[in-house]
Amino acid sequence: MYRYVAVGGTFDKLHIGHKRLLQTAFKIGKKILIGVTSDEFASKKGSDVDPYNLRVKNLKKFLSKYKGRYELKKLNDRYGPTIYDEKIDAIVVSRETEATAHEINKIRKIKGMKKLDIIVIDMVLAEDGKPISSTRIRKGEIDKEGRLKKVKVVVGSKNPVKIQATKNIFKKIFKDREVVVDSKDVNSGVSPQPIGIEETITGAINRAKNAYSQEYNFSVGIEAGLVEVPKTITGFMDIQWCAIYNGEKVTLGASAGFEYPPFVIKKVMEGKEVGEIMEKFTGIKNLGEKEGAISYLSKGLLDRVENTEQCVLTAMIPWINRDYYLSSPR
Ligand SMILES: O=P(O)(O)OP(=O)(O)OP(=O)(O)OC[C@H]1O[C@@H](n2cnc3c(O)ncnc32)[C@H](O)[C@@H]1O
Ligand SMILES: [Mg+2]
Repeated sequence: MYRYVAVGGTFDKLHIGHKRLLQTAFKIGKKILIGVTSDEFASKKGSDVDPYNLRVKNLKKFLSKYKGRYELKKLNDRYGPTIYDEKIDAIVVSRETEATAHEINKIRKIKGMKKLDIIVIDMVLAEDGKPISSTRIRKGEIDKEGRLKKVKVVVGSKNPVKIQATKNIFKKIFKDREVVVDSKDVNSGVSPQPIGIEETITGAINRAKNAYSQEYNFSVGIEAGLVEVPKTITGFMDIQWCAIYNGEKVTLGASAGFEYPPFVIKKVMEGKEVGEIMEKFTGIKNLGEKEGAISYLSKGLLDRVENTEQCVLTAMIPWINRDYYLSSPR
C-alpha cells in the first residue's frame, strides 16, 4: 500500500474509464491526490467541456465513500504537483496517458527527486471495442457506461440469410437500441467453395474487412466451408464462420457443423460447389439463400438462418465480454 498516490485528468462527463482509474488509485493508496484540469487548461479540448465546478461536483459525488482519503488540486498544466511534491509515491495512469507519467519521472530525475512508481490500467472499452472517452460522450456516440447510442452494422454479402441472421443477433444483443444493418457485395478473396479451416476463415475475414468503413461500429463477414473432421462418415463437415471487425480488431465465431451426404462430398472433391450440387439434387433454386441445405437435410428441424445466427452470436462473445478478451493489447 502506497502512502500517497496521484491521478489526474479533466474528468468531464465522469465515465466508467475514469471510475476504474480512481478506484485503482484507492485500492493501492492510503491517500490520493486528484488533479483536475482548470477551465482554462481544459478549454484546449474544445468549448463544450463542463465547467470545473460541475466536474468537481460529479467527482465528489462519486468519491463520497472515500471521504477523507483524497485531496483535490486544480491543474494548470499536464504535471501539476507530481513534478515538485516529494510526498507522492506513485501515479496511476491509463495506457493512453502512460507517456505523461514517464515524462514526469524524467523531470523528477533531473531535479534529483525519487522516481514515482507507475501503475498502468487498461483502457475501458465501449460496446464497439474502442476506448471510452469524454470526447466520444460529448460527440453523442456513447453514454457514460460506454453503451452505443445507435448500432450501425454492415454485412459483407447480399445473401438475405446472412443479413437476417446478423439482424436477429444484433437486435438480441443491443435490445433497447436502434440497430441498423446494411449490406455490401464484397470480394471474399477465396474460392467459391472454400475447403479447410484456413481458407474459410480467410474468406470470412476478407468479407468483414472489405465491407468495413468508418461510419459503422461493426462489419460482419460470413463464410461456409468444408473442414476435415476425423471419424465422420465422409471425412468432412460443413461449418460456417463469422468474422466481426470494428476497424481495429477481428473476432471469430463458428456455427454447429454438419455432414453432407457422401455423394455431395465426392462431387465437391471433383471441383463443384456444395450449393450447386444441392440445388440440382433438391430441385430448389438458390437453396443457400432460402431454407438452406441444413434445413433440407434436418427435415426442417434446423434452418439456415438459425445455423448462421450461431456463428454471429459466438463471434460476438468477445465484444460482450470486452474486459476479458479485448482490453489488454494483444
Ligand atoms: O476525451 P478526453 O476529453 O481526452 O477525456 P478522457 O475520457 O480521456 O478523460 P481525461 O482526459 O479526463 O482522462 C483522465 C484520466 O482517465 C483516464 N481514462 C480516460 N478514459 C479512460 C478509459 O476508457 N479507460 C481507462 N482510463 C481512462 C485517462 O487516461 C486519464 O488518465
Ligand atoms: Mg484524455
